[in-house]
Amino acid sequence: MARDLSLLDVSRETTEKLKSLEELLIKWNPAINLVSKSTIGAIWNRHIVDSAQIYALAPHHGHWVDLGSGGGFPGLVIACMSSAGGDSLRITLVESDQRKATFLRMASSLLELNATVISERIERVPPLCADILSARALAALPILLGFADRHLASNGLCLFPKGASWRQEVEAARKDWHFEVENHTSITDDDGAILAVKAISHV
Ligand SMILES: C[S@@+](CC[C@H](N)C(=O)[O-])C[C@H]1O[C@@H](n2cnc3c(N)ncnc32)[C@H](O)[C@@H]1O
Repeated sequence: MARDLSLLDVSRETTEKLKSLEELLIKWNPAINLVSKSTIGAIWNRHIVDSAQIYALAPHHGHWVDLGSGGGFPGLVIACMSSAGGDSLRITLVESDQRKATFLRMASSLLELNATVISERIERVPPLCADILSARALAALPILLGFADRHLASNGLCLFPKGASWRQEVEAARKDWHFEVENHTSITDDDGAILAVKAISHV
């Protein structure tokens, strides 16, 4: 499977921003456990390229909210791409773990990104009215749609990278939610998909 950023047609400036983010993650991971130790040697492929691919699936303006950002996936990666591309996205990262949120704020400041960090539980944050809502490795689709019900604008778009169980998750979510879904091929996971979900309402 291809895991190459060049497939995404990004600029040299974007690649440099993302390399700087990679360096920060490697530096701070031993103290904060931003990514699992087993994937620290593969941050670029497993986390950065995997996150970067969803940028092309969304409009590059409006309010992008990333839920449960952890070490910044995909939220900080999107902020790097947005900043280097000079677009007008406003980005909010929601992460309840205080140490990870501190890392996100520090990285955002050092890399001069247009990102705001909210260190609070998603369920307690006042509705964010996102035009684009992302979440990676946070929860199964039925739960994510509950978060979207609170934080997504009525005409907004959700982007959820998912592993091999994505079909079962879509089926399970149909029990409680009406929604439109499109599945995009992942360039980093043969069995996975990036779900683009919109028009969400409770059954
Ligand atoms: C498995 S990690 C995934 C992190 C990142 N999205 C990634 O793909 O590497 C899930 C993250 O979501 C955060 N989280 C879980 N439940 C949350 C909630 N209800 N509100 C805010 N953050 C939450 C955790 O602290 C953790 O950092």
